Amino acid sequence: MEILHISAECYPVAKVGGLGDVVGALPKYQHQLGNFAKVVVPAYRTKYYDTHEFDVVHQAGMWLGHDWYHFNVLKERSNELGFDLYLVDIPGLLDTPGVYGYPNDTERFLAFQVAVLDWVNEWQHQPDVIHIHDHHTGLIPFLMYYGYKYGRLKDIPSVLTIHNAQYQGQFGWDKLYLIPSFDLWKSGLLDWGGAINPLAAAIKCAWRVTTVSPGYLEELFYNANGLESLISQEKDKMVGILNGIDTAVWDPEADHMLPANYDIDTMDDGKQQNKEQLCERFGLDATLPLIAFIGRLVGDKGADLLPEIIGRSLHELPGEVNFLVLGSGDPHIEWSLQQTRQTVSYGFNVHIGYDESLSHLIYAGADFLLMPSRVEPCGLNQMYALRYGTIPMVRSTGGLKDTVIDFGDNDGVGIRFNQAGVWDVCYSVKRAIELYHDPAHLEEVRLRGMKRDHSWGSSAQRYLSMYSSMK
Ligand SMILES: Nc1ncnc2c1ncn2[C@@H]1O[C@H](COP(=O)(O)OP(=O)(O)O[C@H]2O[C@H](CO)[C@@H](O)[C@H](O)[C@H]2O)[C@@H](O)[C@H]1O
Repeated sequence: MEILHISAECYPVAKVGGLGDVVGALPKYQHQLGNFAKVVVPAYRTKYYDTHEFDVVHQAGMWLGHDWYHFNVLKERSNELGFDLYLVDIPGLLDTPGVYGYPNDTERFLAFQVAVLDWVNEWQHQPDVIHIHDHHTGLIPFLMYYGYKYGRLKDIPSVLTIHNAQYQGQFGWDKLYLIPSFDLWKSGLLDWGGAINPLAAAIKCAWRVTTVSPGYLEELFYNANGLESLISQEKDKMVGILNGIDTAVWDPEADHMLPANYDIDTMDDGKQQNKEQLCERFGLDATLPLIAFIGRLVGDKGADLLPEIIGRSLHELPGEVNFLVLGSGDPHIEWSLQQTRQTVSYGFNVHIGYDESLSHLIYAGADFLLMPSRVEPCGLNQMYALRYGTIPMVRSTGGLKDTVIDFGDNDGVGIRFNQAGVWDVCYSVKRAIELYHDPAHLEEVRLRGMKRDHSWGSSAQRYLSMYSSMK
């Protein structure tokens, strides 16, 4: 089967968060299961773009409203990722160092979608499935069906995966002229709440819609940032498939970003060595339990709670625990974390920014990984933590609920709490410290987590079965 994944991110080419991880891994596993997976992403000017070689496989131009853009489709030459990687290069729009956050993001991702459709429209053959990810590619199923230029693509099954429904990519109807011409009688399919809403359009028009965990699908019926009624309306074509993790990239035994590698037999020693390096770098005490947070500093991740959680815990439990935060996002949260760092004299440090190799060191060196998320469609961090023998502390929501059982229950691998609130989390911090001081129990919980299988195997197979059911 030939599957074309279209996405704004793909690790290691361009990653901002979990979307990149999934699009960098799922196609590889689909390939290993005997399929032909291709991935197409924008040609941002990232390190990967600068350090790899590409062949130009397609050259063309397109109108975006009143502006004309040339674009090239590039194919990565070495095929080192385990699938065919294509980059869409649109100078003047997508040749940016970053992925998101530009004032013309609407135009950038519209142009990306149009370029991909124009290119696929020229293929001699057709892929068996077009698999799009999140709102940045959400207009594709609509245009395949109703865009005048793309009649050839009408019968190709399309799948949307919702990685996070909080972000929908809405823009005003005044930008309608940017979308290639289509049957205007169908414009209602683009609309949600009086705006053009790419995520809603994709939910309406894709043949199948998946969410990244079964728990998140259940949640979307009552918490989908305004799309709840649409989710109910389209429920028959929706399915929750739990993400896996790329166990080749996330492997404490072979991870080249770690100063000390370890496996299940050498975990105690290996983790301690990583912890010592980490603590030395951040001025923390390696004899105390270390609780870390890694992620986007936004309200959905509960990152706004961190300053108070950290301040309160260090005040109530002085000299008993360390905290370390790695992340970037909301400037106000960044600022209050830095203020907290200045206010507390010991036990806390923060690294504002995006740092892939530091994240690996933290997964390996921390004792606990805190995820007080308000919304967590799947969450990959808790699965990485488990693989590295680090105990996840998670709010019971979405995919976190699907993947982490509390250590108080049989087969427990983590710490769970119900509310994304300071009191609940501080109580969990106390439980973490108690567990840390019970070495036999701590080891048992860690080893159980390390033995968990969160690889893509069965989930990749579920996607394939779903594709087959669309024929
Ligand atoms: N500052 C930083 N430095 C280095 N690495 C950093 C970092 N900030 C985040 N990361 C990394 O980015 C990834 C985050 O993945 P998540 O799944 O937690 O979140 P995200 O909300 O982006 O993804 C959305 O899509 C994914 C995939 O479907 C869902 O799991 C998730 O619930 C949904 O919100 C992890 O690999 C993490 O290590």
